[in-house]
Amino acid sequence: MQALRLTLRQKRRAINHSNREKLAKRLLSQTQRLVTFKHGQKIAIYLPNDGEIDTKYIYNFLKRQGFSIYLPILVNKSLKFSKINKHFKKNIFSIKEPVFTQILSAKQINIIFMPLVGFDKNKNRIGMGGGFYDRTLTFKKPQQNYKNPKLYGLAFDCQKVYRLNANPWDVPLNAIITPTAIYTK
Ligand SMILES: Nc1nc2c(c(=O)[nH]1)N(C=O)[C@@H](CNc1ccc(C(=O)N[C@@H](CCC(=O)O)C(=O)O)cc1)CN2
Ligand SMILES: Nc1ncnc2c1ncn2[C@@H]1O[C@H](COP(=O)(O)OP(=O)(O)OP(=O)(O)O)[C@@H](O)[C@H]1O
Repeated sequence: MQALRLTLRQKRRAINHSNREKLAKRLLSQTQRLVTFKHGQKIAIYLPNDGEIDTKYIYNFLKRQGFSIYLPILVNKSLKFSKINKHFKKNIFSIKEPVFTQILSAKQINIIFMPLVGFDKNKNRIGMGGGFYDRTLTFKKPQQNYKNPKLYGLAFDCQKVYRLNANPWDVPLNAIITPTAIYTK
């Protein structure tokens, strides 16, 4: 699993700047095709790290539409979501987190766009290996029937693998969106 993570992270970092831009734009159109955004929703995205597909076009779209937009912040091995404003600090992984602003827990967010390292056609997902999203979203286990937040993984197509083994703690996603495909099953 560690070896697979490293390979997929390398692939994601290897995409050049102009392709990266093009693919990030396509990711916005794909997202608009799939996701129903409703007035007043609270939406979490991420700031790209380690070659992750850029969310800036999605961010600009959401901002123009007047949505409240949040970023994940690390709190006790789990995540909270902090509303984007002017002020940031870097977390232990050097990823920027908003400060001096509203902080919500995952249950209060309507839509979470999640980064990922690898995925398969059944929407299994592996992340950076911290288990942060999984720990944060345990309340959304299949039997529990929580509607919110809706979970969408965002990735380049090259992050798809034939098959990933699901772990008992993995939380099911509503969909995985890439620049050319949408996995919903
Ligand atoms: N953009 C983004 N934000 C995110 C996540 C993410 O995966 N992507 N996270 C999703 O959980 C959380 C942070 N999790 C992370 C886990 C590991 C590393 C990482 O770079 N690990 C390095 C070691 C870095 C170090 O020790 O200083 C590595 O494994 O090489 C980054 C973020 C919250 N915010
Ligand atoms: N709900 C949970 N409660 C306790 N520990 C958990 C939970 N979910 C995951 N973990 C632990 O976190 C570690 C990493 O999990 P995993 O490899 O699935 O992370 P990941 O999905 O790659 O990371 P992330 O969720 O941050 O993107 C595992 O060792 C697992 O034991």
